[in-house]
Amino acid sequence: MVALPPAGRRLFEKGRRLGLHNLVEVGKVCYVLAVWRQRDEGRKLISPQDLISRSPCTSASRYHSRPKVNQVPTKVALNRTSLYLHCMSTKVVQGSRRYGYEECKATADWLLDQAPVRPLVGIVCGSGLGGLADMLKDQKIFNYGDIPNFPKSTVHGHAGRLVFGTLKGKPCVCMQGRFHLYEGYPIQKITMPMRIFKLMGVKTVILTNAAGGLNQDYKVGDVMIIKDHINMPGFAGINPLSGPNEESFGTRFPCMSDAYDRKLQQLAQEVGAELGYSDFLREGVYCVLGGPSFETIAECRMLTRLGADAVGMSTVHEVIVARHCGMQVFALSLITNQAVMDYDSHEKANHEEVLQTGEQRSLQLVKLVSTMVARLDVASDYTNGEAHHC
Ligand SMILES: O=P(O)(O)O[C@H]1O[C@H](CO)[C@@H](O)[C@H]1O
Ligand code: HPA
Repeated sequence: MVALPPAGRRLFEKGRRLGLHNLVEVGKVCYVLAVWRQRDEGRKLISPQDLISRSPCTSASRYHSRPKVNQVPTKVALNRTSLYLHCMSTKVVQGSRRYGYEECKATADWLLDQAPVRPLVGIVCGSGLGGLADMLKDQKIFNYGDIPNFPKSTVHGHAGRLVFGTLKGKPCVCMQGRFHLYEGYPIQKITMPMRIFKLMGVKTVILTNAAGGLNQDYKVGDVMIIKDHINMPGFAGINPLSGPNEESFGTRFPCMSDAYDRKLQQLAQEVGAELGYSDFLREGVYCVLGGPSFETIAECRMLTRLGADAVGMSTVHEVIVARHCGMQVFALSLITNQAVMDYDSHEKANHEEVLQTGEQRSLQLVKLVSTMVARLDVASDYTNGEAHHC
């Protein structure tokens, strides 16, 4: 066991707070996959994922193998000059407490330390809808890669930035890019931002997504207020709340029949009518699939019979976690393409069309969401009558 000098000890403690949990002082080293030299980074601690991607795997030649994608550090060892990461495949850690309270708290504290506001509203931008973040004033932007414990965006149309600011005077945080199951992250990891939102003080989450229209009355460009969902991966046991329950966030068996706040749906209808959007504003059921392949014709027909109006690959997992920890949820789907239902059709779903439709409807979505936020009743949570400035 190496006796750490005071600076090392402080770093060690800070590492723990930042979610580099399972810290052990140097002793037995089994699978050391990366070496980080303190002198390269000064005293700045960075996220484990960043350590992996930036780590030079230098001179310590016996530590030669680079971590593979999806390997998550489970142990960090520190001596006078180096920080060692022990890694394990995500398969092994899936369902464990690796994305639990401690990690979320460390990240929330890290963000709040630097954020200009303490957010009351959290917004998630769907594919091609990142423009929603541009409406925030007095922005402070964090790249996902710089945030401890945060995954990185890998999908085109998801910028991978967390933007803090105010929207019509309300303190907000906006995810410009979300995470999907098909990116290969454990489901607990893709939904972790919801718990981080909660710990930062968010009361209301507004989620947006791009979706394929199943309902034959829907047209490309329609905006669907989500009133309910069908969680297909959930039928196969893929649920973000699987594994030990985090009692500090919520109950073991959360109710989902009230997942989508009815008052907020009503508010969206009112605001939409005032803005003259009634012609393209819909209300319906969103069905999540695992992706990344788009649906077959038979699958689309089946989903329609099951009562789904739109199909996508996101949102529902976030909603489940947000509701588990007691946040109010509102969600919108932009119908970016018509799901193909007919064997005579030559239409083919594709991501480019999804992004293009997002761009075309961007202005109206921004207007709808920002007007809703302006009318949200979260003001009572402000301290001293002001926005939560940190
Ligand atoms: O749900 P969002 O993130 O908007 O993205 C949607 O668009 C992508 C397919 O084009 C899929 O990721 C689907 O879920
Ligand atoms: N299917 C699944 N996800 C989607 C679609 C779709 O047609 N469009 C946008 N996201």
